[in-house]
Amino acid sequence: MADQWQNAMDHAVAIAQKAGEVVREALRGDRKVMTKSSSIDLVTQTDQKVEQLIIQSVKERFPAHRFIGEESVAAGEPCDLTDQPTWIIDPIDGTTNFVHAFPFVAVSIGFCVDKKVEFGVVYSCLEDKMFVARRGRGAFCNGEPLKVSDQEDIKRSIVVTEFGSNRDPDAVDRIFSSLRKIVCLPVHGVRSAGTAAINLCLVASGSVEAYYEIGIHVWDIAAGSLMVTEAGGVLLDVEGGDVDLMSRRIVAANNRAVAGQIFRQLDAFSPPRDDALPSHE
Ligand SMILES: O=P([O-])([O-])O[C@@H]1[C@H](O)[C@H](O)[C@@H](O)[C@H](O)[C@H]1O
Ligand SMILES: [Mg+2]
Ligand SMILES: [Mg+2]
Repeated sequence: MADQWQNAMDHAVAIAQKAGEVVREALRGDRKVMTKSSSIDLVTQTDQKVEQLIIQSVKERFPAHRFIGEESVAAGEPCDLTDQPTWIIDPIDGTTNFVHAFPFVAVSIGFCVDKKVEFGVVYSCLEDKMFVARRGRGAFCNGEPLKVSDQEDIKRSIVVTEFGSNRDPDAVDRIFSSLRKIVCLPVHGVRSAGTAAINLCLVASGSVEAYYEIGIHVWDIAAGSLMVTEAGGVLLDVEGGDVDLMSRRIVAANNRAVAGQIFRQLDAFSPPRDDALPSHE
């Protein structure tokens, strides 16, 4: 059966590729760094330029579609997810990596209809890896199908997480207490790529068993979350319920056994929801 969203998905892949060229080119020059909610919440002109490039090109092709973009929300646009076709864009996921030339930087484009992610595109620009997932049709990296790890024991797993940009002492204490419990299970290892989108692709690829974070935003995870489920993995909230893309909390794992062993260690907290803020933190 023909795929209703094939044209939109092809467009997302093409524009992610173009955005990746802009990111790679910008890495060759100076990067002017600005801050958003705090001194460690970074943004550059390239983040803004890439987001505009993506939005403009999608608008020309699909004028009725809506957008949630990280830098547009930072500029005061609403973060409303309706039932209408909506592109959820993180122009540079891993801005801190980009600023420091730490080599994991992604362009992340998720596409939702009826509040469900229909496709996700994550382009890991420096590795030149194009991850694409289509709901019900699988997840792929450079055309090769992705499959999660079949490990069921957390003690034989690698877990990925991030510190994010929240330095509120209570949140930092909870992040450390959760991490301590996970490290001491013990797990084989803990890693951070510095980009939520690539972390999710690592779960989908079977390179790690799980990723969790509190504090991410919908644009960090919209595309990558579908990568995980289409590769056979699961998504949960950090307290074990259903994942909610606006809640800023996620556990992504290869299977329920590992996901359950993760969320039971977590000292959960609830940052302000993406859809409850006039503009994001
Ligand atoms: O700001 P940005 O580089 O697009 O996105 C950030 C990255 O995904 C980082 O890995 C995660 O820890 C933060 O929570 C995100 O905000
Ligand atoms: Mg991001
Ligand atoms: Mg970003």
